[in-house]
Amino acid sequence: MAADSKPYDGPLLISAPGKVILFGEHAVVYKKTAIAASLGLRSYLYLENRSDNVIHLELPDVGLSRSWNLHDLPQPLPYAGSADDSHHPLDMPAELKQQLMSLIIGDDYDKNPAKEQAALAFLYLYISLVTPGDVRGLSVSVKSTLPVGAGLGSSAGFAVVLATALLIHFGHIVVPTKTVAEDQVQDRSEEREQALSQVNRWAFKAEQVIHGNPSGVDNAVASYGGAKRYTKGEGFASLRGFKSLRLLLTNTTVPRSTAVLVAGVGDKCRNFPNVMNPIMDAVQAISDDCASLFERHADGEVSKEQVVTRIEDLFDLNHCLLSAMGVSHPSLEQVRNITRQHGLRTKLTGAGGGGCAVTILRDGEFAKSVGFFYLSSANPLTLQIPHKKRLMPSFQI
Ligand SMILES: Nc1ncnc2c1ncn2[C@@H]1O[C@H](COP(=O)(O)OP(=O)(O)OP(=O)(O)O)[C@@H](O)[C@H]1O
Ligand SMILES: C[C@@](O)(CCO)CC(=O)[O-]
Repeated sequence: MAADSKPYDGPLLISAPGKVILFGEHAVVYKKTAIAASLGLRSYLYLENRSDNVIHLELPDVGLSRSWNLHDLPQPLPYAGSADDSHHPLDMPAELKQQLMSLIIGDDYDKNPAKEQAALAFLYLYISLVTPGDVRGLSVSVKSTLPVGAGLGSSAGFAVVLATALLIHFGHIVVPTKTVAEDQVQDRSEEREQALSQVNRWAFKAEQVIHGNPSGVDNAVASYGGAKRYTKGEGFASLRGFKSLRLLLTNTTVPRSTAVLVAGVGDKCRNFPNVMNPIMDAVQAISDDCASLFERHADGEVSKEQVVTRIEDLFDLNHCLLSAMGVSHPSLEQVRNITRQHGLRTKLTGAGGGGCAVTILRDGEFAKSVGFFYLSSANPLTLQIPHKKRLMPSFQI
C-alpha cells in the first residue's frame, strides 16, 4: 500500500477497452512482436461497499451470481499489492487452490469453465490484495459490451477493471476524489504511471489464472489504451504514426478458448521446432513491416492509402501463417472468402479457432451500409466516482 494511502470507501465505476490484434497473435507468446490497438467496446465494473459481511460477485456475461461470507475466504496472501510478483497464480499451494475451488464449486456447480475461471481470477486477486483485517463487505458487478471469448480481449478487459477496482478499494493505489484541476494533472503523471503499471501487473495475474500462459499484450492494451507494439519481456512502445483505422469485425460466434488454442500452438512448437521457428520469425517480419509502415507514414513518406494497401497484403500473409499454426477455423475461412469477393482482406484476430475476424476498410468504404469500428490511438482506462447520485466527470487513473 502506498505510504499515505488508506482503504477507499466510496463506490467505483471503472471501464477498460477491448483490443484488436492487427498482427502477431500467438507468435507474441514466443517473444515475437505483436501490433495491437484498443477498441471502443468496453468492460464496465461497478463496486460498492456493503454493511454486512458478504462478498457478492455478479458476472451476468458468464451467468455467475455468487455470494461468500467474508470469514469463509482464505487468509490474505502475503503479496501486499505490489512488489513481489515472482509467483504464477496457478502455482499457488495445492491446499489454497482446493480451498478456492470449493468456494467456487458450491451447491449449484454446473461445470462451466467460463464461470470457474472468472470467479477464480476474482478470488485470487481479492486474497492477494486484501488488506489484512479489512472487514468490509463488498459487491462487484462486471458487464461488457465485448463478446466474451471471441478474440477481442474480453478476459483482459475483465482482468483490468477487476485489478483497478481492488487496488483502489484496498488503498494500494490512490485516486483523487475531486475533479483534478488542469494544473495539477501534470503533477500526478509519475503517480499515474506507477498506478497503471500496478494495474497492468495485477491484471496480468488474473489473465494467468484465466489463460495459463498469456503474453501480456491484451492486458497492456486494456490498461494503457492506444496502439501498441508489444514484445513479451521487453514491454510495449506506442506505434508512431498510427492514428486510427476503420475495421469491420465479424463474430463467427464459434466458441473457443484462448488457453486451449495457445496450448495447441505450444504442442506444434515442441513437435516441429524446425518448421514452427521460421513461421514465428515470419510473423516478426510482418509486425516489423507494419511498424515501419506507420513510421514512414508519420514522416510523410507514404500516404494513408498506401498504408492500407500494404496492410491488406500483410493481413493475408499473417492469416495464412496463423492457419499453418492450426488456429484458423472453417467459419473464419468463410468470412475471408465472402469479404474477398467484395475486394476486402480479412484475417482472424486474437486466439482464433472461431471468434472474430477483422476486415480492413478504406476511408469512405461501406460508410453507410455496414456497421464498422475504429481502432484508435487513444481510448484509455477510465474511472468515475459516483458522487451524491451523480457521476463526476470521468478521468484517467
Ligand atoms: N465480462 C466478463 N465477465 C466475466 N468473465 C469474463 C468476462 N469477459 C471474459 N471473462 C472471462 O474470460 C474468459 C474468456 O477469455 P478468452 O481469453 O478465452 O477470450 P477473449 O479474451 O475474449 O479472447 P482473446 O484472448 O482471444 O482476446 C471467459 O471464459 C471468462 O472466464
Ligand atoms: C493468442 C494470444 O496471442 C492473443 C490472444 O488475444 C495469446 C496471448 O498473447 O496471450
